[in-house]
Amino acid sequence: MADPVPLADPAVLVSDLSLSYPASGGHRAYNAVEGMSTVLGRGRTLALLGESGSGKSTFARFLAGRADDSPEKSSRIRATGGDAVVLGVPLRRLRKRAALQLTAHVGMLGQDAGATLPPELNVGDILFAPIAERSKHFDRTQLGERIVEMMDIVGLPLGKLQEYPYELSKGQRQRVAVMQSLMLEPSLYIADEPTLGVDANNRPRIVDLLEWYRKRSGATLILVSHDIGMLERLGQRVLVMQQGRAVGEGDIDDIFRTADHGYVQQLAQALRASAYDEIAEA
Ligand SMILES: Nc1ncnc2c1ncn2[C@@H]1O[C@H](COP(=O)(O)OP(=O)(O)OP(=O)(O)O)[C@@H](O)[C@H]1O
Repeated sequence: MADPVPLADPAVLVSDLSLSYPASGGHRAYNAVEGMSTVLGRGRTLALLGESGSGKSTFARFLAGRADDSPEKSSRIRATGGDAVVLGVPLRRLRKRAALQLTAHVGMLGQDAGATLPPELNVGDILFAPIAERSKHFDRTQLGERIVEMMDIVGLPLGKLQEYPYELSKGQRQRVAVMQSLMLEPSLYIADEPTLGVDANNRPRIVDLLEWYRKRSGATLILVSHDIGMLERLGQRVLVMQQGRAVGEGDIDDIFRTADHGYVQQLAQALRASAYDEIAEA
């Protein structure tokens, strides 16, 4: 099995990839993604857009090397065609050990991550946890400096490091989750709706953090998001999905201006006209 190459270029290469959920409880196997192909150069940012159920999260989770990351068998994603190569590692038959090696370099912020913070840890320990899980020896001082810088960028006072998730607002929890997902300094970072549910004043702080991280690390980003403010600041390429398939891909400005696909045109109009949460939750 190939070892991950953090500086691989392209960082992500997807060819004719189809993904499905297995049959379970009387339900047939479900094809969530069909025939996707795309290439993402190192250091680039790709935004995934599309209506609810179009396969964005499935695609994102698979690319993050987390296809099997679910206690329920029925939620494990299977590649049924094609393949994706992420940081030089083919994902189609990724074994547990190889997945663990890959995920050291691929950060993933799952949907509504702020709601799944461990309730028994305070914010400081939550931030240290990804590092402590992988290594007993780490430089607390150096990490502490990084944490202070991140807390400042997202506008959280340092006193919050002693607080527990139940003491934080929803938006504060989400900011902690985003910080936590960056702690291992991933070279590929995939975030599923990082600003969803965060009030409009605090969304830019999350974008600030992602922008800071991208500049500092040169990481490649994949963002599932309809937050137009974020896409304008961070998005470079946009891939629009509908019913598991890519229906448009291009530079953020071009794709909406010149889109010839009806759904992409509709989406472009909606993004310009509506409040972000209404689209994301539609
Ligand atoms: N655990 C699962 N088991 C079976 N089918 C699933 C599972 N998770 C998602 N699906 C189905 O796969 C399809 C794609 O879902 P997915 O969550 O990837 O879409 P999405 O575009 O991210 O939607 P949303 O924006 O609502 O999160 C949907 O039809 C969904 O019902």
